[in-house]
Amino acid sequence: MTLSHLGKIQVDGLTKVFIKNKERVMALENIDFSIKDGEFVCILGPSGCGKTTLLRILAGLEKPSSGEFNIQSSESARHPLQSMVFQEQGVIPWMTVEENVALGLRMRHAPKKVINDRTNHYLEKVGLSKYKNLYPKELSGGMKQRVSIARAFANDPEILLMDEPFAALDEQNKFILQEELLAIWEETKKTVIFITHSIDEAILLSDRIFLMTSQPGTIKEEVTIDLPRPRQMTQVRSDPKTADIFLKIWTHLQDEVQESRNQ
Ligand SMILES: Nc1ncnc2c1ncn2[C@@H]1O[C@H](COP(=O)(O)OP(=O)(O)OP(=O)(O)O)[C@@H](O)[C@H]1O
Repeated sequence: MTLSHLGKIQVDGLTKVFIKNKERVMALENIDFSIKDGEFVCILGPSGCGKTTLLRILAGLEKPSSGEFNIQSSESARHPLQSMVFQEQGVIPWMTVEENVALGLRMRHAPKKVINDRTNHYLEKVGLSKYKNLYPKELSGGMKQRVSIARAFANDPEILLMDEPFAALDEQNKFILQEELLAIWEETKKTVIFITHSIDEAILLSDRIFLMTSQPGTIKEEVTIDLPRPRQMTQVRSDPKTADIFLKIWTHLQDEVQESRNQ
């Protein structure tokens, strides 16, 4: 069986061992999953369970110790395989907002009109059009994350990898950015893997949530979130199904955090 015939993202038997202080640390053990084209998947798990390592492997920044993965390319056009959005420091300080958003397209030598159209479209989507000539030091944390998100979508990758992009924001900004992200995702239907520590955030955003165990990280359970879309935080919070899902995930995380303390 070849991986390329399966999901948009197919991961098979992925294991990662680091050497830390001359000791072997198994960060990930035998990770298997398949993600469909256009799916939004959140990964939740205790601190240190290997979430970032998994994302870095999928981004090509880290090599797995064993196992394999495949990201399926679309046939119609050449897209970069993945764009990544980090928690912080994702913007380049000496470039304006506009230059930051256009960066991936410029690096791929996209035609000028494509660069301008896509950059302006996503600047508009994240509400930064009138700030396009500012530099990152003139922006708030929320605005910087908007720049990162606009750049990731403007780059038109096969998949988006997001590593706790809203973790450093205050609650109000977080809610606004979550809804903005959902609106852009509804329009583009990109395949997204999103790491978070927030159960509420995972329920709001996800089609499926992967729950990871404490170290070594494995995927213990998948939770399907079949709440109707488009979603808004207020509706999600008031849906009676949400409380049950929250409790189930909370119990899992409590067990895993306890487990990691006992190690
Ligand atoms: N380059 C590295 N060298 C050695 N050990 C590493 C390296 N990168 C990660 N690790 C170890 O691998 C394990 C998983 O780390 P990772 O950052 O992927 O976890 P995480 O789930 O993203 O954590 P958090 O939720 O706290 O961000 C940890 O024990 C970490 O110390």
